[in-house]
Amino acid sequence: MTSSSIPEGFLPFASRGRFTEKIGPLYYKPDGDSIIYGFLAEEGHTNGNGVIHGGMLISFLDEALGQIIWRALDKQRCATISLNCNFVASAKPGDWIETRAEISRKGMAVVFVRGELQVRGERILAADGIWKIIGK
Ligand SMILES: CC(C)(COP(=O)(O)OP(=O)(O)OC[C@H]1O[C@@H](n2cnc3c(N)ncnc32)[C@H](O)[C@@H]1OP(=O)(O)O)[C@@H](O)C(=O)NCCC(=O)NCCSC(=O)Cc1ccccc1
Repeated sequence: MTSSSIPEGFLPFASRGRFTEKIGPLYYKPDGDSIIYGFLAEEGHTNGNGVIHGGMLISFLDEALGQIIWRALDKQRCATISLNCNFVASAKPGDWIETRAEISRKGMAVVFVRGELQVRGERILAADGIWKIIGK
């Protein structure tokens, strides 16, 4: 079964980054103190096996976690210094893919985050990341 449409409550995400524009459109929805990001997987996101390319999944998660952390830091500039990903299941064109994220620790100079991607509530990618606060 596929979703094939943008779920209710999600709005187009306007990124300042040209690369993000290229892989989008991406969407977001406020979720309490955080934000859920999502995108509708298309044929153009597939690899040679016909499933969604891992590079697309990581790029999407990197952008989403970066936005979530940037907001949690009151918009201080930050950059990914580590993002370890495990692809635990695959996604297909037509699937709606969305994030879940939890900031594990906000330090003086680094932020630790745990993130995942889900399709219909099932985890397809699990990640641990570290972001550096620029200039700290
Ligand atoms: C900067 C640092 C992380 C730490 O090094 P430190 O020695 O402790 O440096 P310090 O903290 O004192 O900072 C001064 C240095 O910082 C440089 N700079 C300034 N602004 C930025 C910037 N915005 N991004 C990167 N670097 C920036 C500036 O040139 C200066 O270097 P310089 O003194 O001239 O030589 C280094 O390891 C690095 O560049 N790694 C690569 C990180 C990387 O490229 N990750 C992938 C992209 S992130 C992404 O795409 C996801 C995302 C989405 C949405 C939102 C957020 C994230």
